[in-house]
Amino acid sequence: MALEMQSTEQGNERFIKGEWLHTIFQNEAEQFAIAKIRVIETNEDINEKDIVVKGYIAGLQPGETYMFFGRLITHAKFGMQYQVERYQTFIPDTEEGLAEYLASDLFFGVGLKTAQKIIRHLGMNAIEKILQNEDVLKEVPGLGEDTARGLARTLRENQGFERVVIYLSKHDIGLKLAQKIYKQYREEAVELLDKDPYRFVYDIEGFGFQTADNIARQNGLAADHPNRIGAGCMFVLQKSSSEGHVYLPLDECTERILELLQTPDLTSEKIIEQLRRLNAEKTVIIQEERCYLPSLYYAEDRFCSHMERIMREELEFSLPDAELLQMIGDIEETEVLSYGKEQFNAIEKALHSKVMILTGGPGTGKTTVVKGILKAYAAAHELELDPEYYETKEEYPFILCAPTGRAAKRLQESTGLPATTIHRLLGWDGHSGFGKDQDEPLSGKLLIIDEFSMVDIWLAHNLFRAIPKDMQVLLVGDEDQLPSVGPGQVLTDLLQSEMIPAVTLDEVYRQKEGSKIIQLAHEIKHDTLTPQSLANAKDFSFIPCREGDVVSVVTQVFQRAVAKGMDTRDLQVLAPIYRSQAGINIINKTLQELINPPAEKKREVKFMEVIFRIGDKVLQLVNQPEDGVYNGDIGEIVAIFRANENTEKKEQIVVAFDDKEVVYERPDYGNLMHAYCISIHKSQGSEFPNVILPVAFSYTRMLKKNLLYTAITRSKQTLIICGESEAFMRGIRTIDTNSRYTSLKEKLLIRFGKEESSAVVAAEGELIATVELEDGTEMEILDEDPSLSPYDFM
Ligand SMILES: Nc1ncnc2c1ncn2[C@@H]1O[C@H](COP(=O)(O)OP(=O)(O)OP(=O)(O)O)[C@@H](O)[C@H]1O
Repeated sequence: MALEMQSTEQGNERFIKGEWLHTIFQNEAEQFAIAKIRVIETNEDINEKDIVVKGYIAGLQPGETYMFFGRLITHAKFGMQYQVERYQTFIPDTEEGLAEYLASDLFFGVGLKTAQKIIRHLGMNAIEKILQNEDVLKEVPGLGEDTARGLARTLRENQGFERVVIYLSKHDIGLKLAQKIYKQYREEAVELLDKDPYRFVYDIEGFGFQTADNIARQNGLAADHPNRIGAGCMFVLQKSSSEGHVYLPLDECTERILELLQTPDLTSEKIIEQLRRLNAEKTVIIQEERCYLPSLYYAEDRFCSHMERIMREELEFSLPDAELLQMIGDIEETEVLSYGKEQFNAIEKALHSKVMILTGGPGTGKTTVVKGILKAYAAAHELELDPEYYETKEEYPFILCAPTGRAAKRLQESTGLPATTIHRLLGWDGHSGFGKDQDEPLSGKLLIIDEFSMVDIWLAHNLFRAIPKDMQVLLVGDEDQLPSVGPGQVLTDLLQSEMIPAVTLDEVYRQKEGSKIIQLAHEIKHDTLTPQSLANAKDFSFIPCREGDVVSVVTQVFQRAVAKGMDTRDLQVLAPIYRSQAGINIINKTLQELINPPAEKKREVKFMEVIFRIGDKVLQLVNQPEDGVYNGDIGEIVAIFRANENTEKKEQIVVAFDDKEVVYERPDYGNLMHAYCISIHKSQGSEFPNVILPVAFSYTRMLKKNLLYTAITRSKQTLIICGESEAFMRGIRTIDTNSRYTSLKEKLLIRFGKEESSAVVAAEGELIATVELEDGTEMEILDEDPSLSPYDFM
């Protein structure tokens, strides 16, 4: 695309030509900026001298003139602003203007005289000529080599991005995605997009198949072009991984691709042929008629190899039975309880196992046993359990962690020992990866991971590769809860493989204390719950109502509890879906109006459709390791600052979490949502003293046994279910049949020599397959580190 000199004749497109005065706000990572500009010329209906512009326009220079294309918007508080959809550096169309532009601060070492000389030699389209071939600058006498190179580079940098933005905007791709594309391909982006838009589906997170397809179609690429089929395959596999699958059977994968491509003459055979080509290129991995994304294939594979590495290491520990009995007896005495048979068995087995799984429903004593194992391990190895003892000595030998911040906090509270999230333990920086791995392993003797059912295969692999072979590992979780959000079902597969020592706690102890909640959970688990089980009890009520009344009933229950003095932090509404007449969104809105209504001195800000107000209970939606807050953390808005009230000159929301305050600036407000009501999926790993659970037929698609089981087991003191009992009964009888395609169990069996398979199980750097190429030769495929993670696709 040729760069044209711009006059301000822009046809019908709305524009403001303006000089960038100063940046008001800038988010480097997001490339989002808000700035004030001096209006030079516009076809918009404005009389203002200066105006605030905003959009994905970071990195522009004060003093420079730009053409902004977009639309006028009226901000409720700040008045008229310009929402920028695209922009271009303004290149003057008069000789004088062009000389001034080239002589500006943008181009180091070019003064007015040099600029005029450049124009004299190259003409008014000097910039285009330089961009096409910077050697033309050699024609300009007296222009130093460094200055010429610098001039060409700056021009390329400035113009390159704009070309990309203009090209992409024609295909309805916004500035944000354009920034990402430009960051990766720089000036080559346009040519690459023209040549093979489908590669962007592989390379750029958020670049959808449909977008690539639109570009390709406009460029006349055939509907059965191999690149199209390849991108369709990637898209289908990425989507299936977001549904929890580690692979898709070849047949299903083919069907899904056919469905996506909607091309009449395309046959399954043709698709399979292309899939085999992708397999040969290692873009996908096909094994035993299963189609994997390489990142997930290797995650599963290496998780197994690390599990084997750890398990095969001899455990140098033995304790005579009598001593063990005595030791556990001493612990029972200090804990003032007597361990049940399975609990005792769990403690003993944990001491003697390299890796062990402790599983069981709520109230069966998992935490009690974890505490017992810690004490027994410390006693048996003559170690101090008190972290203070280690302050000036060697590293603390016990590592306790969990997948979410709240679960880690709970583990810390119940054991009285430090616990952290898995991400923090592994030194995840939020961008480039984990600080801990096989080269920089964890140090300690006993690693305990709680809520392991929430750990997906990718995180499990990253965790296990950082475990040194002499460390003992205890995995704790309830397999009847929802599976991990990410792909895989690691806990279930490990248990089903029977390759890892495991103890299942069945006896319910909390029930003995008269807990109806625990009774319900176990009746759901064992399919014995009847409508009579829903009779009210000390810690449980079922308030029947029709769907149309659910929100009002939930609100009344909430209001009554708060009126009785209950802290809103101790009261949690959980629901399965966001949008329905009894969904999370409407419940949050209603509860906010009721619990935290607007008031004269109470500050609030509007972000998209949501109003955040001081006093609001909010939920953190993403991991923000740099601030120590994680997906699922709940806090309260304690302050809202205007831009003129702080040194950063930025509007800010301050949220107090349990042990810290975190400051959010506007583009990050999307990391928060109201938390009066949260989704059951988000509640996993957390517990709340009091839970209100609405149930309605409109949740049908989501009403499943494991979902309701997870919701019910979140509550520790009281549970109030409001809604339609038939919907609840139907839900607990509905087994989630969307089972996940995983091959972990099978790979474990092969690795531990219990099953034979033609599948090749690889260790790092090993040969994993030999593929026959079209010309009849064979190619060896080595197991190399895939640079992509499944999260790149989510
Ligand atoms: N052997 C025991 N004797 C007496 N009480 C016990 C015993 N084991 C556990 N308990 C009690 O039962 C209750 C539940 O135990 P615990 O919290 O350890 O279970 P859990 O499986 O971790 O439950 P949840 O998953 O719901 O947190 C606690 O009050 C605990 O003290």
